[in-house]
Amino acid sequence: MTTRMPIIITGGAQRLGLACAQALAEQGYEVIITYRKNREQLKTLEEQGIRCIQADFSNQAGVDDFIALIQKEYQSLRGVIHNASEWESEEAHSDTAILMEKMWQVHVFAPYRINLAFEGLLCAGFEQHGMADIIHMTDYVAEKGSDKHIAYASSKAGLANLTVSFAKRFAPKVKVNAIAPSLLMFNEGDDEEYRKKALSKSLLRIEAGDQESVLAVKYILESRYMTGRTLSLDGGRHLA
Ligand SMILES: NC(=O)C1=CN([C@@H]2O[C@H](COP(=O)(O)OP(=O)(O)OC[C@H]3O[C@@H](n4cnc5c(N)ncnc54)[C@H](OP(=O)(O)O)[C@@H]3O)[C@@H](O)[C@H]2O)C=CC1
Ligand SMILES: Nc1nc2c(c(=O)[nH]1)N=C([C@H](O)[C@@H](O)CO)CN2
Repeated sequence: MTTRMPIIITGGAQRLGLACAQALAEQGYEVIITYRKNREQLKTLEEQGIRCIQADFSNQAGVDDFIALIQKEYQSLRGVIHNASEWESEEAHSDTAILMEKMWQVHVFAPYRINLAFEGLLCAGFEQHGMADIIHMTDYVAEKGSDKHIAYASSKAGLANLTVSFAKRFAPKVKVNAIAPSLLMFNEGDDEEYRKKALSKSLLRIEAGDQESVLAVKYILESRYMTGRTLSLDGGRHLA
């Protein structure tokens, strides 16, 4: 019997996470995604052989429930991609204490607890199958900050720091890397003025799309010599 070694993508029911889940499933990986909100898309994913698990990381119980389910059902993991995220601004939140807690809960607390809990599962396949992977989806603003998404940016900086700590702790059996995008995909509600302004922030001035992050994920999974590093997908914004 072959040992099941799924790769988990959190928040994989839409946008970048969805593109990644479908691409990796097509490539032959066993894929698990987590979602919060039920949606039509999930049926299609299940038909593609992608397991969809409902998980809400906004509180400790939700994180613990998810950990317990995976530990009960699997003996090893090929990887975990921490993609689940909420991009919220101070403007949209009257209570900034709650905003900071919310941002750190999903972007730092959940990945931290899940990584520690899954260390054994991630290391289990090393002798037979080689290194496993953890990928943190951070953000360009983790390094540069953001005057409109202060709590969000700080939490992505926290996640960026987890990358180097876990790279040290889990080597050589698990590689731990980050992907730091800037504008890859607009949101539905983004108007023309916002889109124009956002595109002007980078040198390449394009909305790169979800395949840009799929390419980065595939590179990291196939790499045998990168850990504790970040792939920046930002169109040269740092030079604009
Ligand atoms: N899109 C872009 O241009 C950029 C993206 N990034 C980063 O890349 C990653 C993917 O981006 P994108 O696809 O736009 O992400 P989305 O904003 O579409 O969020 C992805 C998913 O995260 C899930 N999620 C949010 N909060 C929680 C929670 N508390 N518990 C469980 N799941 C949760 C949501 O699930 P549900 O819908 O089921 O509630 C959502 O579908 C994110 O980490 C993002 O910060 C960084 C810079 C730019
Ligand atoms: N969880 C999310 N994080 C981010 C999103 C998003 O849609 N969901 N979008 C962005 C923007 O594209 C920003 O990079 C534009 O400069 C950032 N993070």
